[in-house]
This record gives sequence, structure tokens and C-alpha cells, in this order.
Amino acid sequence: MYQTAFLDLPPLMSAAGRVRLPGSKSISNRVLLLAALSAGCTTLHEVLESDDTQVMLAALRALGCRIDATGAQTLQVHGLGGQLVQRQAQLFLGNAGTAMRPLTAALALLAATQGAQFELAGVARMHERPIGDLLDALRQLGCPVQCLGQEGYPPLRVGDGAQHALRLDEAIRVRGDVSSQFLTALLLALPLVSAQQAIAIEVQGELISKPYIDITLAMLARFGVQVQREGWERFVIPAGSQYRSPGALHVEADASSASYFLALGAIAPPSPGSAGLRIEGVGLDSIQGDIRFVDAVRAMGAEVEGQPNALLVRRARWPLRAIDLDCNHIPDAAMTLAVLALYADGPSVLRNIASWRVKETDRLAAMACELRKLGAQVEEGSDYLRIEPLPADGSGWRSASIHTYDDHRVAMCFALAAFNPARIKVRIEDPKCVAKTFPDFFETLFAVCQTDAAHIPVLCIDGPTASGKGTLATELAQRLGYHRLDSGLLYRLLGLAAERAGIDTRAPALQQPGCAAALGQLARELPLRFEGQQVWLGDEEVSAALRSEAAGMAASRVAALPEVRAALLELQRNFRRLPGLVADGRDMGTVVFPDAALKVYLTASAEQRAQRRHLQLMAQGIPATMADLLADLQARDERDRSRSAAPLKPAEGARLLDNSEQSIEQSVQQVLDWWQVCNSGPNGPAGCL
Ligand SMILES: O=C(O)C1=C[C@@H](OP(=O)(O)O)[C@@H](O)[C@H](O)C1
Ligand SMILES: C=C(OP(=O)(O)O)C(=O)O
Repeated sequence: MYQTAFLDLPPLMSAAGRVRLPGSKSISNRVLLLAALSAGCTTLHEVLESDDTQVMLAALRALGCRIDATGAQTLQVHGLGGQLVQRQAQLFLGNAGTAMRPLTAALALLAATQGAQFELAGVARMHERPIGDLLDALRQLGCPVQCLGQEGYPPLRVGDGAQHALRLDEAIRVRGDVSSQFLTALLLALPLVSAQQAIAIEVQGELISKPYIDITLAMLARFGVQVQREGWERFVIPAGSQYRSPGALHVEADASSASYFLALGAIAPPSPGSAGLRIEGVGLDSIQGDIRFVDAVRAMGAEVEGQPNALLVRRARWPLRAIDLDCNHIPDAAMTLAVLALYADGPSVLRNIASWRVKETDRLAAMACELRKLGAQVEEGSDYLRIEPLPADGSGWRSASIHTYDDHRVAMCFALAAFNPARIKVRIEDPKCVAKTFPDFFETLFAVCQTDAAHIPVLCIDGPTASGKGTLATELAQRLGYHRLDSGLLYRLLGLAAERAGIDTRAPALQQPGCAAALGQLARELPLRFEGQQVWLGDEEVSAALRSEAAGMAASRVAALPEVRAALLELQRNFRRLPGLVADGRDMGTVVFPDAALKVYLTASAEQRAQRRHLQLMAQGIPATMADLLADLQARDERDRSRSAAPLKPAEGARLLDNSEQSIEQSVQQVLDWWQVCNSGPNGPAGCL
């Protein structure tokens, strides 16, 4: 997951490959709750791991439910069988509607019938999301519920520690026109008290987001409760209904998450030779309503083929056909349509989406505002959006920094704007907000998108030994969410590989005929692998060996050979991958990435650098004297500067940064400021050079 303050998406050009989607949020949280309320043990496979399921899991555990992770995305839930083991708990439910609403209903019923008291709270936005209609229904039943802040909104207290008789004879009335989750919550919870009598629920007002009720009914059926539905107005839980664990259950992939990749397939030309984009984990027979997004992208011109538990999507008609659609049945996926509309042949209208106003943010206002930043004309109605497309020739598109309002879907759907024909980058602020339902969204996106290398921004840090390049580059890569190339490490690896292969890299041997060619060959075939912080050379983990002074000296010797530098060139250029690269070394700006958007030449006085190295060695318990270190360092500077192949010197147009008197943070800020300037042109990372 990208933890950066923002993520710059370079212009993207094509897409192909396979996407494995994470589990459905709506199904995961329903089955977690149902498994916890049932008697016995339920094994849940492919459960979504995200903020929304995390808060549900933490709440269930706080209530005394044992849940064991028994494999990747597999959980074993030891159900409570409807019996409370904790009579008091304070639960934090983040911004998960699918946790807050159903838990409120279930805990209100359990607290009232067994005598308990629970508090449910969330993030600030959750405290602005209405829940009054559900509380009204629970109060009709005779459950004590109390709003601890504003009436009708969380935080809430359910139960008062005493037992209360419930009024189950009359039909329970609940409004359905603000959120379907209130009805879902009652349907999921009422089987707790339906052993003796049937319970009826009547929906008041036009029920919105109906397909989510279908998910609820389907999951209840899997847990042995067959609800009778009369239209969308009346639901009856038959007398004697009781949860029965299905034993094991697989969670489908998330159909709302599929919408971003269906849309990607609709707008991105397939990469040469590819059949399109394959989306795995969900098929056309999905029980999730958002699968109907397929109809919408087909209507706009994409070809979508249903395969067993997968979808294959291809761009066909271009530009896309504009649509005018009632989106009430796909409220979440419809946000993706709003960005697709930018690529259409006329204005598109998304209707009947008033519920957007009470979700993670006011999504009607947010989408209108951010689409306008890209240059689009948007009309924001009380319950609709009308979006004019942007010209297919690229004129009219503006580079924008998309504010994401802590709303995962704003972040994910605006990523699609990176396919703009103007080839301008799109900045997504606070990309980690995708953690609500799809923590690895951007990694998944980059894995199936391609672009010209020239569009992938590179920031080069060159400079002499011990100038702090590594520290600076690591920090910059982290702040920008970019890959990092530590080119010195490749030379060190080669020095080590030579030693392992029995090739002597010391002066007399190095001059022997054939030695340079052998090293060049070795460099081309380096069996190198990175795993997190670990570096592997073949089967050997070499991170520690690479840091030794001996490896450094060997690196400096082999690096002087033109054969070696040529062989490593390709390898280094392969590090230029989406979304960008910070490369540090001695010839990054001069030779390897001459087109880098920003080149920095980092130096510090020889005395400062010797002192830093001294401190480093002391910390590692390695004895060294300042005088020796200074002499070594000056010798190495001289060798780097005077070698004929790629001598160490500032690249043309490089910014000089002497960090002798700077803290690391000051250097980082300085480079980020320069980077910002390079990136602020209308065409994104046009470069400062
Ligand atoms: O029941 C569910 O799982 C959901 C119902 C929908 O909410 P509304 O019923 O409030 O529209 C949807 O937007 C939400 O993401 C998940
Ligand atoms: C509205 C959403 O979430 P919630 O389940 O919190 O309502 C959503 O995921 O788009």
C-alpha cells in the first residue's frame, strides 16, 4: 500500500494481463457477523483484508468471539451461538457502514435480551453518516439505544445493562430511502430472536440500493435463514429461524473493485499481442449487484466476456458512447462511470444517486469538484451528475491534484484519468485511503498498465562516496512512492559475484586479457533478486556481505571497466517502472538516465564525508581512523573522477546540493521542492533541465 502524502500517476497508455481482486467487502462483513452469531465453527475463505473488515474483526474479537487466521485470507470463526460472553465493550468501527449498521442492530438485540451495554463509535465522518432510521426501528422493538453526540448519528450506546422484553408482534417499520444498510442490519440481526415467532419488517419510502438486500438474503440463506420477501416492501423471518453455520464458505471477489478494472479495459488499448484484461474472482453470475456495472460499460462500448469466475474486458468502441443511466442499483460502481464519462462522445448523466451525499464523503460534491479540476464541465444536481466529456484530441485536459476526501472510491476511480489523451500526469492525494476496501489497488493497477519509459519519471542523485546519496534516495523514494535503484549496490553485487566465481578483481589480475569480458558476462547474467530489504545472489542472502568495505573496494575496481558499465546499463534501465524511480549512483544523470526529470549532484566536504563514514563504522563496531578514512575516500574520489568510462561529474543541468551543513530532512525537503517545480508544468514531469 502507498503510504505517501500523494501519488503521481504518470500518463498510462495500455493495459493487459490478469488482475486478481480482493474479496467482497459486503460479503466479508456479512459472513463474519453471521459466523460470529451462529453456533459452531465456520471457515471463511478469501475474506477481504482491509480497514473495513479489520474493524469488524476487532469488534467481534472484543465481544469474545475467537477468530483464528488459518491461512492466507482464511479465517476460522468460533461462533458465539447468540450468547454474549462480554456484557460491555467499546467498539471502534472506523468508517465501515457494513460494520456500524449491522453491529448496532445485533448488539442492540443481544443487549436488550441478555442485559448488556455496548458503545459503538467511528471516525469523524462516521459520526456524520445517518443511522437514525435504524435506531427508530430498534426503539420500536423496545431496545434501549442512545446517541452520545448528535441525535440520529453515531457514536451510540446500545443497551442499558438490564434485560428488556421485545415487541416482536407488530411489523417493524424501517425507512429504506437513506441507506439499504438499515434493512440489512435488521435482517441480519432479527434471526437472533425469531425462535418463537415470525418477525415482519416493513420498508417505508422507496428502498434504495436494492441489490445489497439480495446479498443479505443470499448470505442469510447460506446460514440457514430463509427470509420471505414480498416485493421490496415487506420481509418476513419465519418462526423457528436460526443461524446454522454452513461449515465453510468462499467469499467472491469484490464486484465494486472490479469496476475500476472493467473501466480500465474499456479505455486502455490492449498492449500489443494481448487479448485484453482478465479480471479474476468474480463472474457474470456474481450475487453482488455491482456486477451490473458490466451492462454499463458494455453500453458505453466495451466488450466484456463472462468466463467461469472471471471477466475478460477489451476496448472496442472509441470514444466511448455517452450514457444516461439510473444508477441507484450500483451506487458504488457508478462513481467509476463518472470518470469514464470523460472519455465519451457526448454528455453522460448518472441519475438517482442522492445516497452519495451520505457515504464516505459527500460524493456528489466531491466528484463534481474533482472532475472539474481535470477540465470537465459538470452539473451537480441534488441527486444526479451530468458530465461533459473532455476532447479526444487531448485539448482541454488539465493536470490536477485530486483531493480524495478519505474516500477509497474517489482515489480509485480517478486513477483512470491517467489514460488521458493529453498524456498528463494525475496526482492522487492521500492514496492510502484505498485501504478501506482495496489496500493494494495501485500496485494492482501498475502491474497491468504500461506506458512509454519516457513517461515514467526518474529522479537522479549522483555524487561522491559517503555524500549521503543512499539515505537521501531511500527517503525520497519513500515519500514519492517510487522504486529505488541503488546502482552502487549492483556494482557491489558484481564484485561479490566475481569473488564467488573465483575471478580476481585486484589490480594485476584485472588487467589480464579476458578478465573485463568475463566480468561483463557475469554482469549480464547476475542472478539477483530483491525481497523487501533482502538482497539475494542466487541462493545466497548477501545484504550484510554487500555492506563490507571489501565489497565497496571491489565495486569501485570493477566499476571502472567499460565492459561492466555497458553490461549493467540495461539492467539499471529496467528499474524504470511505474510509478517512478529514484536512482542514485555516480552516473545516473550523465549516462543511465540522461532524460531524467531532475538530476541532483550531492556533495559534502571530504572531511564531513570521512566523519560520517567514521561514525557509521563505529556504530557497526568496525575500527577505523579518521586519517585512513579520509585518505581512502580521497583516493576513491580521484579514481571515480578520472576513470575514462562514465567519470564522476555533475550531469549537465544537475542541481548542486552540498549537504555538509544540512540535516537529512533539509536535503529531502530541498529535493522535493525542486521535484515539485519540475512537476508543476502543464505536462507533469516535463523536467527541470
Ligand atoms: O450493504 C452493503 O454492503 C452496502 C450498501 C450500499 O450502501 P447504501 O445502502 O447506503 O446505499 C453500498 O453503498 C455500500 O458500499 C455497501
Ligand atoms: C459506501 C461505502 O461504504 P460503507 O460500507 O461504509 O457504506 C463504499 O464502500 O462505497
